[in-house]
Amino acid sequence: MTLIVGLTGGIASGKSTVSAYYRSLNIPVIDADLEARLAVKIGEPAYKKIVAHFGTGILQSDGDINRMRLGEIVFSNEQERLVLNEIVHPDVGRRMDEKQRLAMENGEKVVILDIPLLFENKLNEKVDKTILVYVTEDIQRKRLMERNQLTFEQAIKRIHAQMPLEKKRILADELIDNNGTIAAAAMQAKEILEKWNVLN
Ligand SMILES: Nc1ncnc2c1ncn2[C@@H]1O[C@H](COP(=O)(O)OP(=O)(O)OP(=O)(O)O)[C@@H](O)[C@H]1O
Repeated sequence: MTLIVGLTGGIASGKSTVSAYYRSLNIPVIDADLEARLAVKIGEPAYKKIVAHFGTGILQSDGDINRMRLGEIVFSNEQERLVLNEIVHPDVGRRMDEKQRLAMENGEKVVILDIPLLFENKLNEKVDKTILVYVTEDIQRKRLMERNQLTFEQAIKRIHAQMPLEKKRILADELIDNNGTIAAAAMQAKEILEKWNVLN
């Protein structure tokens, strides 16, 4: 039996940081953002649909999708965000299902699915357990501003486009408080898997 764990959080709350820690323990992690990037590479079915809908103005000179430009469109227009999701999500789901299947076949005790929109897209119903990487909005905004070189307003806009972490807290089985150091978050991340008895 493989325990399927959904790891989520908000933008810049520390999911990748926790995922990297799990990877360092040799735990298989499937990254929804990575799969979403692969699904929209030049020539992929989703790439063609995106260009057909959003136009060639969202392309870089090398033909790749300019993620920043597409991000600006969909983060300020809910309708366009939904269109993009409908194009990309089914392909991302198929890619992740396939990787999960391989990990289960390999007899892994646990697989971590790193999914930013786990609760928004009701994917919590498809996993056995959920973990939320939690931070206060203040710390989230500061880390987001620094990482993405955003202004206060740009960062707040992106944070508020998502389900509040306070709401996700209620839905999650376990919390990792990432307001402190990365080491403190890693410790909690390890303890959760120990509690579920899935660490080698
Ligand atoms: N405990 C911490 N202390 C200081 N900085 C941190 C901590 N955890 C994460 N960070 C930094 O905050 C930023 C956001 O973290 P990370 O990229 O892991 O978040 P994320 O949830 O994966 O974000 P996104 O979903 O937006 O990609 C990064 O620059 C990371 O280095």
